[in-house]
Amino acid sequence: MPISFGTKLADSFAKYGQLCVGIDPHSALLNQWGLEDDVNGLEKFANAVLDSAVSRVGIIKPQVSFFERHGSKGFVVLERLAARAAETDLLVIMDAKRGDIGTTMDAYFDAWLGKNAPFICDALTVSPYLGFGSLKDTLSGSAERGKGVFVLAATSNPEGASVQRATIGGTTLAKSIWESLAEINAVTASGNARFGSFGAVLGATLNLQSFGLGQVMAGQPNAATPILAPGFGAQGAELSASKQLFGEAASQVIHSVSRSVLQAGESGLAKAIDSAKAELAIGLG
Ligand SMILES: O=C(O)c1cc(=O)[nH]c(=O)n1[C@@H]1O[C@H](COP(=O)(O)O)[C@@H](O)[C@H]1O
Repeated sequence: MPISFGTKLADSFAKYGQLCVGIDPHSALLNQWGLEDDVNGLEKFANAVLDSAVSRVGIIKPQVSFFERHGSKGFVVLERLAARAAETDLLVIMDAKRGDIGTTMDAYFDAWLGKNAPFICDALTVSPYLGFGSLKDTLSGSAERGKGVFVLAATSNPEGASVQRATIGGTTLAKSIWESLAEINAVTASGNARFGSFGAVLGATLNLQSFGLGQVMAGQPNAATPILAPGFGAQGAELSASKQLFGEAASQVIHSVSRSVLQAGESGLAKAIDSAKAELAIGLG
């Protein structure tokens, strides 16, 4: 068996800490960086973010939509970025939020996580709203390949609550996804591995209790479910408040920032990432 994603994540946390830099080449940011809103601008932006991330953080999260908006040429840029990132120590979480019926998920698996995937990455974000079971083969295939999957459970946007707080048999949808992941991680993670390979996306902007997720804050000792937490910075959550937001589970959290560091521009990016790391150190202290 290859090294599991959970093991790679634990190593990355130990070496580089828990900050993740999102690669979100918004049109407005390309303009702000003095770049054209075209594939050349896109590639310059993406490469510059990758270069600043290397050896500063352990994880990057390219937002696929900003490549997709440039069509097939944008996808070529994403493929090249992925290939460059694979030569570094960075873990790459592709934020594509895929979700479909099982057989279609198999094709997404091939595209992002499979043996010949054109978009090389370590993990993928997926949506469970066609039923958690629709992800079954994606999860088992990922385990075989040492890949990770992050499943949307409680998202950072305010509109998510109307769906994710809905209850089925007294349990919120968000909680049932969290519990399914915890169960799979407990069964599939080897020995006393610190992390399982299947994470939950929990927005940092949320009150976890109001989603029925108060139990998350107690943390998990072994085979813990990794938490991908966007919502810091531009969406209002503060890195310095990580422990208040996530309690004991703060040590399981990948803290993701995009606009709040990217808006520093190419010349200010390294410094902005260092400042975010300093803020996070307070939050985890
Ligand atoms: O899966 C995600 O990363 C995600 C989940 C979520 O609940 N909220 C959320 O903002 N995201 C993504 O995280 C990034 C947040 O960007 P900033 O708000 O600029 O830091 C975007 O790429 C979003 O698509």
